[in-house]
Amino acid sequence: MVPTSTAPATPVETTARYQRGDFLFATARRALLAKGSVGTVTDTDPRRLARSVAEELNRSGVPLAVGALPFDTGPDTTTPGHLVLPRTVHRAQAETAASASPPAEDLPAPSATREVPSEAGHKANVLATVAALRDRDLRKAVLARALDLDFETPIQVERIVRNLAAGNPRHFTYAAELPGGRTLVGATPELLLSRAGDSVFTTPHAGSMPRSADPGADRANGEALLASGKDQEEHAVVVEYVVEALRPFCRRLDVPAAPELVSTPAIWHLRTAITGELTDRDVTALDLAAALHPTPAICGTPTAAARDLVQELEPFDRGYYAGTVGWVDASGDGEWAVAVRCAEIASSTMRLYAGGGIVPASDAQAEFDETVAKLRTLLGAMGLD
Ligand SMILES: C=C(O[C@@H]1C=C(C(=O)O)C=C[C@H]1O)C(=O)O
Repeated sequence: MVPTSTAPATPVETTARYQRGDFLFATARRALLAKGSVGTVTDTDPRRLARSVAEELNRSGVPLAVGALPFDTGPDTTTPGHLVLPRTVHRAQAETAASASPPAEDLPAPSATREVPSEAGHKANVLATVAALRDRDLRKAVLARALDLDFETPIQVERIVRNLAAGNPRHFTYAAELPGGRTLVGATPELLLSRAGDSVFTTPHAGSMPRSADPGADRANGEALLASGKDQEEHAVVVEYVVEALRPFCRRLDVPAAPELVSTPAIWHLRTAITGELTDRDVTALDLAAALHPTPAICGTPTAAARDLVQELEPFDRGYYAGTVGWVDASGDGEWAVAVRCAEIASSTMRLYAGGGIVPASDAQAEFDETVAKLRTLLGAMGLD
């Protein structure tokens, strides 16, 4: 039996113990830090992966598994879901959450930066997406771009993680090892799904507007988002999908009639908090994540056609960006967050990603600006603008 310690440490102290190679999933009120590995389970089919993980947890006595699913879990994917059975697990809880603070730890500036594609290229892709929605009869597709940063020295992932957690205390700061020696790090507001006993909870986010340093302009941006028909439509597509995907598993689903306005330090969002009651306790959090992913918050509707479109237009593989990251335990409980506001880090290079939902009423400049705001979560944690 692998020891699970409720470490005599606060969530912030637990987060501070993260070292590259560990798995971290933490807010300022709750942290899970997993170290080492007694086994890994990988599979390109997320449903089969979920079954293998449940079997491994039963067989090994390891209390939980941690890891990530990639964006592309379609039939032709070559990128596997990757879960680790850790050697030790530290969990911490706190009654009160710290408030956000600016990055405390310095990081070097990059020696080179590349936008993939360029600003003009992304705007052209937005227009091409709008045209394709019409031609291929899609309601929505989520288009992303990447930003590559090169450094002269190895990237200090620990510092980025601590700065992310300090700057985003209400959201999920995460770090997970990926195949090929890369590390996924980010801070996301969006829960794909959590399961605790027979309760399920999900918070689809869709519809976004940048925050502003000027309080009046900031408030106006939030109000404009709530009043925007284009963003309400972008959001409704996601809620409809999530409800349809969860319904077969639930005896009860509570779905608010309208989304609420929420924010991260970088961006305003529309969010709907959905709760449900599971019919069958044998369905694990990872089974549910596999059934829900990819939602139209990060892919589009219909799913396969939207995935094809973004793969045609985006000049890169999304890897684990817009996938899901989290944990599942031997009882089937777990939490899976949508892996956005993140980067994949190699030794001295990293790729940041940001995207946004495109609907027929989308505007290329506004969509570009939205990705700039979304990139600020990671750039801010690195002391960059
Ligand atoms: C795709 C991203 O975020 C997603 C897209 C959103 C949108 O289009 O409004 C909002 C939240 C996320 O579900 C990203 O951050 O890269």
